[in-house]
Amino acid sequence: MSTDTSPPDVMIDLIKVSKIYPPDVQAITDVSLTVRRGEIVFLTGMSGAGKTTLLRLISRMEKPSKGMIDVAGIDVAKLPPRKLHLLRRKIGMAYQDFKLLPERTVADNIAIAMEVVFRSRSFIEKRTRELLEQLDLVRKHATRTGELSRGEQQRIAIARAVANSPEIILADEPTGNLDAETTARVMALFHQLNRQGTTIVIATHDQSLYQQNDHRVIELHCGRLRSPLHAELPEDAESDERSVPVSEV
Ligand SMILES: Nc1ncnc2c1ncn2[C@@H]1O[C@H](COP(=O)(O)OP(=O)(O)OP(=O)(O)O)[C@@H](O)[C@H]1O
Repeated sequence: MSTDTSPPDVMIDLIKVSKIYPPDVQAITDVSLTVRRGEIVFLTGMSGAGKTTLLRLISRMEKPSKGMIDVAGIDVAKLPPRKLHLLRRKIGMAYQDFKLLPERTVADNIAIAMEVVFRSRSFIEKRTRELLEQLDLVRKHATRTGELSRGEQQRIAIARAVANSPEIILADEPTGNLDAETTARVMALFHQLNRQGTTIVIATHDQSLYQQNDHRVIELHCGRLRSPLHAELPEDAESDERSVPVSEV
């Protein structure tokens, strides 16, 4: 498939990125990181290490104080607000605080993500049902999300993030409130999407999510990259001079 004219195989590229929250909280320092198209990467590190901030920088919910961020060929730091939708339509984000509409039903909360991109009613109903089945929430489809447990709300946030089959999924502690069986369901959904080509970055404290597989694990410590547990980039990753492999940081 690859030809000389095909786009590079890099989906997310951070070069020497720093983030200081005003007045002086140094949340991210000099992080360089490349995520290839179709990779699953786990982002780990202690509470306060900067995981959420890194995801927010990639999705341009925060602007970097220094450095370059390229996502799917978009220069994220320089993107004007009127063009933010070009980036956001490529990314599905599952936040730690869910950001659901508590007065609307489960089905409505998932449907909204598809309505805003003008999906047909029949598509929306089919996709919503499919996701609710995968996440074991069909029986809750007409329940207001404000009446759900945190684990149920978490799964709805994930369903909404993936509903439009975005190119990239950024998931912040996606299994933080889930038992082992439900965690396995969520991870099965992520792996299914990944097999279809989706690039996925998962911030997590839960080592069990990555100990059973050989996906890359990147550890943040006080806002800096630490030697990753699985240091190597994927096999075919060779030198892109602009990108600093995490193993060299
Ligand atoms: N909006 C903000 N304003 C000021 N400081 C912030 C803000 N958001 C995060 N921070 C600080 O930045 C640092 C990194 O926070 P971040 O939420 O990115 O860490 P984290 O690794 O995701 O933590 P956790 O695992 O607890 O969610 C912390 O010191 C935090 O207090």
